[in-house]
Order: sequence, then C-alpha cells, then structure tokens
Amino acid sequence: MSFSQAVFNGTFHIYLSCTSDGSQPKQFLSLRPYGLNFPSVLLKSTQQESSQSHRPSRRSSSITAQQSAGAQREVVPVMPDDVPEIEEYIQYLRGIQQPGEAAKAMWSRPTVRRKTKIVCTIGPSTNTQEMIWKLAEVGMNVARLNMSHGDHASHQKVIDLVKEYNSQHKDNVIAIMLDTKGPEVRSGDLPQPITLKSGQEFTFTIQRGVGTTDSVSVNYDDFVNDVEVGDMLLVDGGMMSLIVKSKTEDSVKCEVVDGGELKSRRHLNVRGKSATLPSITEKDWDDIKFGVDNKVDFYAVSFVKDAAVVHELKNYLKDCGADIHVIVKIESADSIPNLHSIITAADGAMVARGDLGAELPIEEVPLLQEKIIRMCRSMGKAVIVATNMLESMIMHPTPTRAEVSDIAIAVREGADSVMLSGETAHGKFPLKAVKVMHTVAMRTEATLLGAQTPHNLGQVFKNHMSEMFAFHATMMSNTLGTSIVVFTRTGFMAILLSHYRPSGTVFAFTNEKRVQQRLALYQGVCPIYMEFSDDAEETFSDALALLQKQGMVREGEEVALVQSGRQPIWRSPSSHNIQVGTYMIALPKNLAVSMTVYPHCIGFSMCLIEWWDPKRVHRTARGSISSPTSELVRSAVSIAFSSPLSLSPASPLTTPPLQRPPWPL
Ligand SMILES: Nc1ncnc2c1ncn2[C@@H]1O[C@H](COP(=O)(O)OP(=O)(O)OP(=O)(O)O)[C@@H](O)[C@H]1O
Ligand SMILES: CC(=O)C(=O)O
Repeated sequence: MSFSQAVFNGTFHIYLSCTSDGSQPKQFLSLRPYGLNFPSVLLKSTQQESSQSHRPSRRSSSITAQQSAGAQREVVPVMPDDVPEIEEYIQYLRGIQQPGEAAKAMWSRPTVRRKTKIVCTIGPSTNTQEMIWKLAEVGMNVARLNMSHGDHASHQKVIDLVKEYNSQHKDNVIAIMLDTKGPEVRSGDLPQPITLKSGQEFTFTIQRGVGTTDSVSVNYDDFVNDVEVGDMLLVDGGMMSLIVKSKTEDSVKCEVVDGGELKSRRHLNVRGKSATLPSITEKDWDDIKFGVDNKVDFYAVSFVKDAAVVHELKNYLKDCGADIHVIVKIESADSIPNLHSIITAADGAMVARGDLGAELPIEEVPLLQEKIIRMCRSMGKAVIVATNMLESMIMHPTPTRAEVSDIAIAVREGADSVMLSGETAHGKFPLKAVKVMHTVAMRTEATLLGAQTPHNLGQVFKNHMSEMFAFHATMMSNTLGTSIVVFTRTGFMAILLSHYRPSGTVFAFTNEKRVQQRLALYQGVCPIYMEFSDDAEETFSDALALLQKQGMVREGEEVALVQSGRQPIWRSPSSHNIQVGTYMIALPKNLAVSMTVYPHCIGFSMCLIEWWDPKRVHRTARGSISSPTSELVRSAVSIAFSSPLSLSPASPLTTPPLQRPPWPL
C-alpha cells in the first residue's frame, strides 16, 4: 500500500491506492500536517460547466499532496512534548464529532431522519393495505411475520402488500423479516380460558386434546423428560408460574405459584432450561422454504443454541441460491455460552427478551442486552432489541415512562433496530406506538455523539482497507457535518459505514433492489435504488440530483462520496476514494461561489480563491488554512499514515483503527 495522492478538490478528495499485488510497502511515508511540507500543486478546476440551471454540479478546484522522489520519508513519532497538543486536538475533535448544520437540516421525512430503525410485527391489527401503508408512513422500516401465528395464506397477503408498497415508494422501502416459530413449547387449546389460583394443583400432559379446569395438553412429547421436580414453569414469560411437584410417564403435576387466566396455546418455559428440541423444526423448514419462494429479506431464527444451526441454514440457502440474511434470536439459556460463535456465523442478532427473560433470571436481561449489542457492534453485525418495548400501548394510547426509557437505552446502546410485537400485531394503537418509538429514538439520537467506534471492529472484516475507509469517511463527514453518499452493489460498504455510526445519514445507492430492502434494517442507512451508468461522474451527478430533488440534501450542502468496499464499481480494484464536496445547482460562476456558505470549509476557500485569482490559490491555500481546514489535511494524512501501520503483518489489527493522529500538531 502506498499513499499516492491526497487531493483537495473543490472540496476535498483523498485517494489511497494499494499496490496491485496487495503487498506491504517497504517504507511508510510520514507527512507532517502543518506547513504542508509536502509538494503542493494547484490542479485545474474540474467544475462541470453547465448552462442548465437544474443539474447539480460539483465545485472542484484542487490541491494535490503527492509523494514524489526525494520527499521526506522519515516517520515522525509522537514526542512527550507533543502530548498536550494532542490532548487539545482530541478535545477539539470530540467537539466536532457532532452533526453539523448540514446534518441537522438534512431530512424532513420522519422515516429518514431517524437513524434507529423500527421493526413492526404485522398481525390482525395491521395486516391490511391501509395499515401497512400507514405504518410505513409513520416509520416502519421492517415488517416482521411471526410464523407462530397465522398461516401461509395470511403471511402471503402481507408479503404481497409490502412488495406493492415498495414498488410504489422507491425512496422508502420496507424489508420483510420472517420469524420462525422454533421449538416453542405451548399449552394446548382450551374451550375457554381457565382461572388458576395460587396453591392449587394443575397438570400438564403430553396426551393430545386435553383441556379441562385442572389439566391441559402440551405440544412437546419430551416435556416430561426435560423437566425435573422443583423446576419452575413459566406461562407467557412469567405472567403465571407453577412449580413441578411430581411426574408420571405422560404428565407433570404442578402447584400454581402465581395464578392468573390460562388461555389457549400459551408459551411455556422452564426457568434456566432450554427444550432439547432442534432449533429448526419440520414446520420451520416448511416456513423457511416459503420465505425462499417469496424472497424475504431476513430470517429471524428462534431458539438458536449453537452456530451449527446457522451454518445448516446458510448452507441450505446457498444451495437454493437464496440471498436471505440470517438474524439469530438470542432467547435460549443454552445460547449464552455460545454467543460469540453464534453471532459470528449469523448476519445479525435479536435480543428476544421475552423468552430470554423466561429461560434466564429476569435481572440478567438488561445485562445480556448490553452485552449482545456490544458484541454485534464490535463484529459488524446488525442487532435488534425486541419485546415489551411499548407493551402498555397494546391497550393504552400512551406509554409508561419506563417503556420510553427502555427505547432510549436501546438507542443509546447502539441497536440498529427496535421492535414492536403485540403493539402492532394485535394492539389497539399500532400507529401511535410507532410514532412514540420514532419520536423517542429521534430525541435520544439527537443527544448522541457520532462516530462511537465499535470496540474491536477492525478484527472482523478481511477487507481491511474498506474498514479503514469507513472509519475515515465517518471522521471526515462528522468533521464537516455532512451526510455520506456510498455506491454499493452488495450493501457491504453501507453496512460498514453504518457500524461506525456517522453523525449524518448514509445514503446508500445500490442497483440491487434486494440490497436496498435489506439495508432498511441498518442504523443510519437510507437505501436508494438507482441504475448505475458506466460513467462514474454521471452516476454521482444523478445520485446527487435525486437527493436534491427529494429534499434530502440542500443546495450548497456538502456530502462525502465514498468509493470503497469489496467490489469496485468505477474505481480500480486497488484504489479507494473519499471525496467531500459541495453540490449545487450550476449558476453563473460569480453567483455559484457565494452559495457555498461554510466559513470553515476548504471547499469554500478554494472555490473562492480560484475564482478570484487563480495565481493566489497556491499561496493562500498554504497560508490561510484555518484550524478546521487543517483538520482535513490531518484526516488525509491520517489515512496515509495509519493504514499501512495497521496492516503491518507484524502488528495484526487487534485494536480499532487509529482514532487519533499519530503526530504532533
Ligand atoms: N400473523 C398473526 N396472526 C394472528 N395473530 C398474530 C399474528 N402475529 C402476531 N399475532 C398476535 O400478536 C401477539 C403478539 O405477537 P408476537 O409476535 O409477540 O407473538 P408471541 O407469540 O407473543 O411471541 P413470540 O414473539 O415469542 O412468538 C401474538 O401473541 C398473537 O396473539
Ligand atoms: C421476540 C421473541 O421471540 C421473544 O422476545 O421471545
């Protein structure tokens, strides 16, 4: 890898390139950020001249910093004397790691301005066209189909409606998540609900069709073998509880501890134990095939206990040629010792707090939630927090304060998505519940600093260069208060950027509809479908025109363009590229200049200077770099500097990419 070019281009460009064979450079170039003591030249403006007043154009005048023969090559280490300055700089960076003016004003539509996504379970309250449209308009990003309920015909209807919505609303697509029933243990049907009182005897039997006032069937034949005398049985995650007193060949006799009303087909858990059933049952395989046929975007796989089941499902999907991502539901006691391997094998995880809090002591749930979110974040995987988030809104139009806090905590902890279950499936106020979730998430996000770099992110991806770019693109866009525009065919780079949690929106342009839908789950990503043309500049212009037309970026607003990721689109395979640019409607030259309004922005000064007196550009660029502008210089140098260091085989990347510039300021 070598630092080939740092280009301040009307705005700001950085180019990095790898040696084509991917080998390490023998020497690393060190550049000092101050004084620009590397060769600096003025390039010609590449501004697109246009007489059409509605085509966005990129302001573009350039300075290059380029390694040349004889350029300074020594590495400049951090000296003890430099530390106070570095500390000061870090403080400064912290200060600017907040959305700038541009980011604040970015989106007017609720579904886009919010970063944390909302998953809604679709059920009897919401399975009509009208309600799906309304849910989407108030903020649903993912529609969840719970295969524990309903049949294929009813789920097919919902899938068709969501697809119809997506085909009509290209800038706000809804992903579809199929949630498997899994090896759920449920009580059988009852002619009518029965009331259980504390202290009374009650029997669960594996005989079929039993439903009396003192006995009911269980749908799982090994139930008698799995439970022991003294075990605590929980109904619906603890709404009622019973202690096992004795067993026969086919029955488990219990004493009711906490009574209540037992209805048909209720969830049964044994505290501290998972059923010995396989995670994917016969019914689940049938449902999974239904998902393949309907090209759903995600499976949420219930009661995953180990990574083997994820591999089995992924192999099946590969054999089918199905591009469906796998979210593991962490809800089984047995999954906890295997968390790392399970999440590694999956594309994401759901903290399924309902069953989790039944199989494990309830006080473990918040701790596990935090742990699972942290693990997913550090591994670059999506993470969803689910269950009881606005439970009281099933019956009431306003949430409890504790529920509001619960959403805020999930947002702060960094969940990609928060999920509604009964609230939208069979609640009385599904739209209000989504609005509350939306408002609370937005309010909480407004208090968060950007770029909360996930712990250990660098260990995950083989494509390390992309990771470095995602990190630095995040730093740069936060510094300037811009959103990020990324072009992606697989979604990889958009997901990577999402995991660095930039302050601005990640506008992910993709030419794959499935990728667009999938990205709807990811924090901060606004997925947009667009055909890519062979010409990069033309595609950029089209993308920016689209953003401007939709009101997603304003005239004169800066955005960061990122070209990196596993599959190069227009760049050469060895190069990666970030540009930060001001995009504006082309106007007569002397007007266009005055539209770039960032006083701290290099794009502004460059355009202005080039405009007025090209001869002064070089001189002024050197002499007038103000603090935030030199920030950009540092970012550029930081990429050049930190990438080879982190890639060195002698020091494998065991820590997150460098967050501070390793030189004196
Ligand atoms: N497709 C559906 N058809 C009918 N009712 C549904 C459907 N989906 C959900 N529901 C109703 O909404 C309730 C809440 O949905 P949820 O997805 O939380 O299911 P659950 O059975 O409570 O829990 P789990 O998520 O563990 O399966 C369900 O108990 C059920 O009554
Ligand atoms: C969502 C789910 O399945 C649970 O919380 O148990």
